[in-house]
Formats: sequence, C-alpha cells, structure tokens
Amino acid sequence: MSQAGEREFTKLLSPATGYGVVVGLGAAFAVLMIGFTYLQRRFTRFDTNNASEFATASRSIKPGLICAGIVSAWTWSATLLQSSAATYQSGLSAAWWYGVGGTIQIGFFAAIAAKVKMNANGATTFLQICKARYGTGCHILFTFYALVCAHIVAGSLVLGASATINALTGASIEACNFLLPIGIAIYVIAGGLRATFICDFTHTVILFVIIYLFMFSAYATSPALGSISSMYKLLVEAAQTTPVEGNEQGSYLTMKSNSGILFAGCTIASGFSGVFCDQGYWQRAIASRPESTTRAYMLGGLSWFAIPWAFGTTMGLSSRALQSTPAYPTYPYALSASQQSAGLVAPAAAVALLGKGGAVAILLATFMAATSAASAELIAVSSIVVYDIFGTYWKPLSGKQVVFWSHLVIALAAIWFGAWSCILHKAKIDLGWLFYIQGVCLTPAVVPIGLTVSWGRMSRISAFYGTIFGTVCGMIGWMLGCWKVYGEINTVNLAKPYAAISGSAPGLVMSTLATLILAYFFPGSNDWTATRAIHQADDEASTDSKGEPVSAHIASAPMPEKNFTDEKHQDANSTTVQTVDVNAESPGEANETYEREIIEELDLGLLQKVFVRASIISSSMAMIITFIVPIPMFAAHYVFSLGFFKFWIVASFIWVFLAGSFCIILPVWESRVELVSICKSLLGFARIKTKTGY
Ligand SMILES: NC(N)=O
Repeated sequence: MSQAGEREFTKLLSPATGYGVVVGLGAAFAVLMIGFTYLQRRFTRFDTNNASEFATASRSIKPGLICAGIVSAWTWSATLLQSSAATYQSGLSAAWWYGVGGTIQIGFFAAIAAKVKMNANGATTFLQICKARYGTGCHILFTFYALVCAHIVAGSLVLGASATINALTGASIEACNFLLPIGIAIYVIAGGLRATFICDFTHTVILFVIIYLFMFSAYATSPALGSISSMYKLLVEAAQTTPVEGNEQGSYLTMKSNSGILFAGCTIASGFSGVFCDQGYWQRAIASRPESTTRAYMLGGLSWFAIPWAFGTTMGLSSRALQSTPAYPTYPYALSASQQSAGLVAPAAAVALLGKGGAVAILLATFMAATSAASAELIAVSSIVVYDIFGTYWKPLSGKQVVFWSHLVIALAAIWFGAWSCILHKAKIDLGWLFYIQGVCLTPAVVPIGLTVSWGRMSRISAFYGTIFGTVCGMIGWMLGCWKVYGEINTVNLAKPYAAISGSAPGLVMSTLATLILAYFFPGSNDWTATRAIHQADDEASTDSKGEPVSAHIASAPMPEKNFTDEKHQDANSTTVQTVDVNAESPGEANETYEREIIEELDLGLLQKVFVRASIISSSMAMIITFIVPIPMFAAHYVFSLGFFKFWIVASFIWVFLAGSFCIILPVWESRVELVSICKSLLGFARIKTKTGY
C-alpha cells in the first residue's frame, strides 16, 4: 500500500529530450508537410494557394482519411490523460463512460453532416450558416461560443501535453506552452487542411502503435503485471486497501460506480459541446466528399471509442495496480490530487510498465494527440477569424487575401494559444479543470447549432433566445450546485463533478426546451435558399465581373459551366506528369471547378436518405453503448469475475485492432491509385533529372 504524502514525479528523461521531442518532431512534421505540399502542387490538381483548398481541402477527402482525421482531431491530450485519470479514481466504468461521452456525439454529428451537405454545402464555417439563416445577432452569439470552445480545447490540449512533458523530462511548462502550438502552426501554414489530414494520419498510426505497445505490455509482457489475471488480482487488493467510495464493494472492477455515472454525465455534456461548438468538426464535415461524409463520421466515432476505452482502461488500471511498486514514479506515495488533475496517471503507468521506454512512448503519444488536435483547432480559428470576422464585418476578401490572412491568423493564434496556456497555468487551471468546465460553458449552444443546419422550423428567435435562456439557467445551476454541494464557490470547487453537472445539465436541457418551444411559436420559413447560396472565397468566385472582390462570407455567384477534366495527361517526351485542365488557367481554377462539380452534383434525395439512415444508426449505437451494455450491470451491482474481466479486455483489444485497421489501412487503400501515380511520377521525374543532369 502507498504511504500518505506526496512527492514529485521521478524524471526518467532529461529536459533536452523534452525539448527535442517538441522542437525536433515539430520540425520533422513541418519538413514532411512542405515536401507533401510540393508533391501535391506538382503532381495533383490541388493547390494550397487556393483559399478553398487551404480551408476545405476542396471538399474532396475520402472516408478513410476523414475517419483518421476525426479520430486524430478528437483524440485530445485529455482523451488519453483524463480517461486514465478517471479510471484510476473510479475504476473501469470511467474509461467506458469517457468513450460513450465522446462517441455518441460523433454519431449524431454524422447525421448533421449530411444536412450540411444538403443545405449549405458551399459554407466553410458553421457560423456562415447561422448568419445566412438568422442574421447578425445570432452570428455574433455563435461566433462567441465557437471562440470560447476553441480556447477551452486549445488550453486543454496544450496544457495537458506541457504538464506531461514537464513531469517526464523537466522541460519548462511555459516554454512547451509556446513551442507546441508554434511548431504546429508552421506545418499547418505550409499545407492547409489537406496537410493536417496527412499529419493526422501519421499521428494516428503512431498513436495506435503506442496504444498496442502499452496494452501488450500491461496484459502480456510486463514483469510487474504481464497478464489479465495478475491485473485482476492487484485490483482486488487495491479495492481492499483503497476502496472507491460509491462503487460496489469499493471495487475498481464494476460498472456500479456512483462517481463513474457522475463522470458519464460530465463527459457526455463536455463531448456534445466539444463536437457541436467546435469549428474543427464542421471543417471536417465540409472537407469530406458529400457522398461519404456520414460513413466517415460513423467509422470515425466507432474507431475513436476504442481509444479512451482501451487506453483509459489499460493505463488507469495499471496505474492503480502498480502504485505500490518501486518503479512507480511517485513511490512510495500515490499520485496527489493535483498530479491526477494535471493528467499524470497515464504517464505514471507508462513509467511503471516500461521504465524509460514507457516515458518516451507516453511522451510521443501525448505529443501526437496534442499536435493533431491542435492543428485542426488552428485551422478552425483561422477560418472563423478570416471568414466570419474579417470577411463579414471588415471587408470582402479575395481568395488570395483569404490565404494571406489565414496564414497570419494561424501564426498569431499559435502565439496567443501559448500565452493563453501560460495564463491558465499561472491561474492554477489544469487539464481536469478545463475538462469539467467545457460542458458548463458550451452546452447551451449545442442544440440550437445542431438544429440550425437540420431543421426548417428554426428561427432567429428560437436560436438566439433558446441559447441565452439555456446559458442563464446553466450559470445559475452551476453556482447553486457548487455552493450547495461543496459549501463555497471558488475556482477549485467550480470544476468539481457535481458543480459541473449542475451547470451543464440545465444548460443543455433548458436550451433545448426553450429552443423547441420558441420554434413552435415563432417558426422559421424552412427556406434554405440563402444557406445554399453560400459560397466560399476563391480567386475566381470572389471576384465579380469588374474584378472586384465580393464578400468572402456569402457569394451567390452563378455556377460556371463544367470545364474540368479529372484526367492527368502524361507527356511522353518529358515523362513528367502534370494535371491538365483543358480550360482552367491555374491550379486554383482547377480546385474551384472540381469543387463546384461536387456542389452541383449533390443528390438531395440521396442525402436525405443518408441523414435518416445515419440518425437511425447513431441512435441505435447511442442506445447500445449508453444503456444496453452498462446499465444492466450497474443495476445488478455486478462486480466483474475474472472470466468476465478477461472477456472485457479481449473485447477492447479487438475493438482497438479494428479501429486501427479503419484508420491506418483504409486511407492507404482508398488512395492507392493516387499513391501509385505519384510514386511513378516521382520515379519518372528522378530519371529525367539524372539524364538531363539538373
Ligand atoms: N475529445 C475528447 N472528448 O476527449
């Protein structure tokens, strides 16, 4: 049993290693992206100097890469660290609930994404849809929510990663707060949204490999644990020495956990707000091919579930099981409350399982999680600022101006996120705090935003006042809950679970009720003409007949005749491959025209069917993972037998392997033609270079 007291984390790695990972890997990704962007410009029809390619990847991404992108963008530092911390505290139910709390929203978002394609396929941000439907008041309100969301997400990504790097290596938290987002900004600027998808893919591959590594170590190879049975035995002992209050028999091996259920409520609220208020999610829905958006989101949601469930279970339980062993980094003490809240449960397990190698692996996993999600966040913020603030309230922007301002905003946002994370750190706000507060702050906007793209009855009044009413109820509930349950309203108590749920539940429920009631009495016109007329800024689309730029926000320019041919023509004499557009003069025009083809070819009837199918599948999936699997075990007060625990762990292995296949193999398979073509072109190009000597 661990002694009472606390001490600092043993640092197995040097600060130089910490800086090396942050700066070195950041630079490696930047080089990769610059190389990728070069290949993309040279051998494909897509050019990142084009505004819509930069912000929406020309709406052409295939489902496998979208799936990897969703998994990657939704795998935050918190997904790894907070799921493990909650499992350490409440037992294995918490990892399941963390998975539920993030997955069901992605399922519902899959249905909403079909509606985006039907009703506003030319939009770049969800805020443009709000503006087109409701006007300025709602646009400003939801822009505020989107920016609050970006700040909470960015803070938790950067702070979670910096705290882990600091605990493992001693590198300064403040320095990491700046170095992480700045390194990410460099590669995002180099490659735009398509580049972040490619980086997401690379990150996801590395992340899954590290998850497999820890799972095999915990359940098969580690001398300290090494089998499911020995994990089970140590957890039974832990329940005797440090039982969990509110769990059946104080056990870590039960779904009957009061703190687990409370965590479920908080994580579901936090997850809904993190999906619907985050432009990063809409950006991905907009970036995908219309016909595959929903499938990609479904696959993404199911794949993502494996990460908190499998990783949280493995690392949270390993940390609990091994905390009395000398290899544990705070031995002979358990982790303090502040160390747990800072997200150090998984790093502690990694070190206890694999020593220095484990420290390096968790460092890499945290870095990958933070960078891939933060890259999505940087693009999201730049889209909001450029399209919804500059383009809407300052002046119309041409495509070139959009790209210029996007680059500048990404660079400034990266520096600001560094400063913002330092402010939070100085205010003693950490990953756990931000996790609980996210639902409180953002749930009132979830349903009004979701219905904006999907329900014709929504009106300016129902969206605006529904959100405001939910916000007021949520804030009152938050303060009252904190005061009644914890006795005093202060920073620490406000982010405790009962306070958080007293704020997020009324925020979600009351805003939903108010929105529905107001929409009944003050219905909208069910007219989607304005949202379907939204078009993003591009070199061609944003210039009117006199060559003047038109609004980057809504340009209802008529669609041009199709003039793009998708074929790549190989010049037999030069052996170099070029994208040839028979009429377009520049790659920018090629992007533009390709995209317009996609927009023109939308089959609304088919998309409506996709919407209905996605709604049915996501509701069924939500029922299964939220009620059918866990609730009977909760109601029966079931404590896992060794046999059932083995089944549970094997199921998590299978799920994580399937998820890995979706995210790693599918994107490569789908792009096999392009990959082979680029490889052939590269080989041909290299041969010519050798022959001609330049
Ligand atoms: N992305 C989350 N909720 O971990």
